[in-house]
Amino acid sequence: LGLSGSSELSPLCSIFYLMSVSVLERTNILKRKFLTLLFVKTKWRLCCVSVSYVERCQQHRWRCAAVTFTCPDGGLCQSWVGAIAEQLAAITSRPRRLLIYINPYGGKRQGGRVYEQKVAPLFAQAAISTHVIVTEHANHARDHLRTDAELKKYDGVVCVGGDGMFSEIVHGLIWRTQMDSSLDPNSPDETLTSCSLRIGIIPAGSTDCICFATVGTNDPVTSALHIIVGDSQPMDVCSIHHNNTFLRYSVSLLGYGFYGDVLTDSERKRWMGPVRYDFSGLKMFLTHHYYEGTVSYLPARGVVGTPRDAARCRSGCVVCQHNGPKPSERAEKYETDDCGETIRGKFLAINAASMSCACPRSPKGLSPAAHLADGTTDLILVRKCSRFDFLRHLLRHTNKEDQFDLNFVEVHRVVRFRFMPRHCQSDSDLELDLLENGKRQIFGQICRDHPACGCAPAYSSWNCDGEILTHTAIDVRVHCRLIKLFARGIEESCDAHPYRGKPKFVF
Ligand SMILES: CCCCCCCCCCCCC/C=C/[C@@H](O)[C@H](CO)NC(=O)CCCCCCCCCCCCCCC
Ligand SMILES: Nc1ncnc2c1ncn2[C@@H]1O[C@H](COP(=O)(O)OP(=O)(O)OP(=O)(O)O)[C@@H](O)[C@H]1O
Ligand SMILES: [Ca+2]
Repeated sequence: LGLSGSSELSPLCSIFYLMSVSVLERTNILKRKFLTLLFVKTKWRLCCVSVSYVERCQQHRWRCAAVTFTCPDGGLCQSWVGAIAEQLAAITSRPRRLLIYINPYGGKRQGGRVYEQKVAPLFAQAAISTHVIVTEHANHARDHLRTDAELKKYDGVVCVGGDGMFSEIVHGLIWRTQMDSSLDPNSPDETLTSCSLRIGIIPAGSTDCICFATVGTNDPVTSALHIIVGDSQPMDVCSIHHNNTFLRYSVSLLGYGFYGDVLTDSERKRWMGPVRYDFSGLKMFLTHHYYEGTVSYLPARGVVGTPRDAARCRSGCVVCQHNGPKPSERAEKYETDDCGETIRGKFLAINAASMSCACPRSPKGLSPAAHLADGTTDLILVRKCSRFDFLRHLLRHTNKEDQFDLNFVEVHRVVRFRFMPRHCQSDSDLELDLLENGKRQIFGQICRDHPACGCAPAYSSWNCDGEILTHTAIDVRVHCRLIKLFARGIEESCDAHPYRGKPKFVF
């Protein structure tokens, strides 16, 4: 083995992402049946060093494996262990102390079990100390992070749950960070301070799209290993305001119309578990409501990449690196009159995807070419169309066809946007409508769509990362790289990776 110096150790570390190392003394070996034979055959005192490492498996999954080295010389063995432990301790990006929140009610209600059985043993093996809080009610984790948590004591925060639970952590951490920086979260033009603590996600929810889109799989062990090796992935966050009042942050999907209605309907069916989304999805597809309003947006300027690119955001993404925040970045003033675009119409869905929103239901996501950390969001407008056409659009989320290549769908890469539902529009806007469309036509339309007529509703709700927003008129702004995850982005085709499968030792 000859692991005498650090230069010989580093290739091993980089290939196998060394996790931990421990010495198995003779007594332990006796207890382990698979090593008993070795011990019996060996006449002299035997020491073993067990090195745990990460092995890449299929479909972006990672597993923990171990290799045991034996040596007759106890002293030499101890020096290997000392050298390796020293190397591990020198990796400052690895977390040593984690604050963990478990949502016992997310997804299939397996969060507690998943953590205890699959994750806690790995953290213990990697010598990570943990403070675990099982949440007792919604917003428990958010409020604890906002005010009570002693964040200085930790190197990261981990949530065991779904996108809603992740959203709680994001809200708590961002709020706390802005308060510590004396910033006003109610001002949409404020340049927010990025959170220093990284967030880990152990997927145990219903969609888990943030985990899926940043790791490539929803697997608790894989996520735990990304936390242990100290990965870091910055992520954009949208702030949502209404009349200069802060409402929420969004990192994945902000959807009005179809996805808002699906969420509203599905919340009443939480008892069904994850299948509630399919049930409500089918129901809302058949209901086929459309909504009128005005979307105005600031297109992303000076960035590389478009929502129709074939290239995807992957680990070490060059688009994200190029488009990241510039030192002089400040909020672009939002005057739609001189630099924004405005679209008025009837929409089945208005979606803003700040990342791909890939998930097991749609492995390429709502906006397959969206980027995790480029400071933009993809604004997708699905205009009123037939059920058949909408089905074609939806189906394309599940196959290789381009869901934007339809004449009723448009997509824009933006840094800010606003939505105003039609019935909230100002009198002057309505007057403009009258002029544009003619009196008879507009009154006929208002009557057809007005809720008092008992027909289609005039308003939908916003689905903000799986939470329902109470306001329909909103102002959205992207904050580039506001948070960091214990992830590295989806790795390029793992199946073709040279290190996949059984390790090949290079000595
Ligand atoms: C024919 C099959 C079409 C399948 C189309 C699948 C498109 C799926 C796109 C999923 C995008 C998820 C974006 C992530 C959002 C999360 O922040 C949020 C919180 O976890 N999850 C949801 O809101 C949960 C949203 C879940 C939405 C599920 C929609 C299911 C639609 C089913 C339509 C069936 C029509 C069948 C007609 C015969
Ligand atoms: N102890 C608790 N009791 C009830 N609700 C809770 C508790 N802890 C957290 N919550 C709330 O549960 C909601 C759903 O949780 P979570 O996101 O983990 O699962 P999910 O909705 O099934 O999954 P996904 O968001 O991925 O679709 C969150 O909005 C969160 O605020
Ligand atoms: Ca983005």
